[in-house]
Amino acid sequence: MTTLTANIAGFEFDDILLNAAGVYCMTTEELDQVLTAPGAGSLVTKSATPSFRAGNPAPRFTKMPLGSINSMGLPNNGLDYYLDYVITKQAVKPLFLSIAGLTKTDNLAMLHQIQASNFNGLVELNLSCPNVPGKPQTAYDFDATRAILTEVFQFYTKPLGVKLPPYFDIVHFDMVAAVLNDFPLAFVNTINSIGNALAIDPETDSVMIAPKGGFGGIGGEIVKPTALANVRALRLRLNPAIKIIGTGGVQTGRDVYEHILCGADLVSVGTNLAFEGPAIFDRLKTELLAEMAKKGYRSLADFRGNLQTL
Ligand SMILES: O=C1NC(=O)NC(C(=O)O)N1
Repeated sequence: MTTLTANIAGFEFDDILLNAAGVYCMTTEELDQVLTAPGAGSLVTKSATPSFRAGNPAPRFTKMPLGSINSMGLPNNGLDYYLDYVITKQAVKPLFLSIAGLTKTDNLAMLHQIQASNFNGLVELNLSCPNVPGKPQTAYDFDATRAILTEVFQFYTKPLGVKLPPYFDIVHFDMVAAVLNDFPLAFVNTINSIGNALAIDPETDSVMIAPKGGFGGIGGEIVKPTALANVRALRLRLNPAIKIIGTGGVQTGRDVYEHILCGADLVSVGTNLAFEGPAIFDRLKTELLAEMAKKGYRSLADFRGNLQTL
């Protein structure tokens, strides 16, 4: 019997696929579709701000060759909406609640509220949204990242992870790992979209999304090499107690397999979930099991992190 299990902060996942924050997770209806999808082992909510946020003007998400581009701007129904949902459903399976305050004060206030709540699942602190005009991707500032995690862990005792942007410099892998290893993080989720890219419509010679003059985060097939590199680089550098959710470029079971080969414990799907819908999870699981059978593996531990080098 081949198993697809993973464990993060004592939570046992018997399927390792889930949605990427932002995709199929804005409403309770969407969240329920992921919660009940065959092949999905968990879900994450849309990154929440303290209260409802309309986000950026549309068009703000579109397909493009080899993936997608988005500048949603953190539209969401507010923390209470998602906190209520995960409290109600947390007995079904381990769940992730994502938060993305626009300020450190907002993030700390939300974490105080979650700490005091009946939610006992996992929180994903999104430090990497590239699409709020005028706001930096916090995790590109290593001092700011250390500062917020220092304050968070003075009071927050429930399982917590961070959503990271992609890094592109080996020294930056070293620097972010040196920060993260100083904290009792349950996981990191890497990567968020590659920020502030530009896609042009060949018919109109125009950008494809409205916000920020067309600048937006890209995802899908085009980002897989960067996603795999970030999973691998952080797996090699992070304390083994800090587990990894691999995100970026997943279209097939082979892509899931490669994220695990690079060290991922769970694998999340964004762009291609948006295009295909929650049926993608069962297809990816079937294809992953076939790839494992081809290689003679019966569990993820048989090959997790076993990327060969030359
Ligand atoms: O963290 C985020 N990453 C994205 O690519 N888009 C969303 C958003 O814009 O809300 N947030």
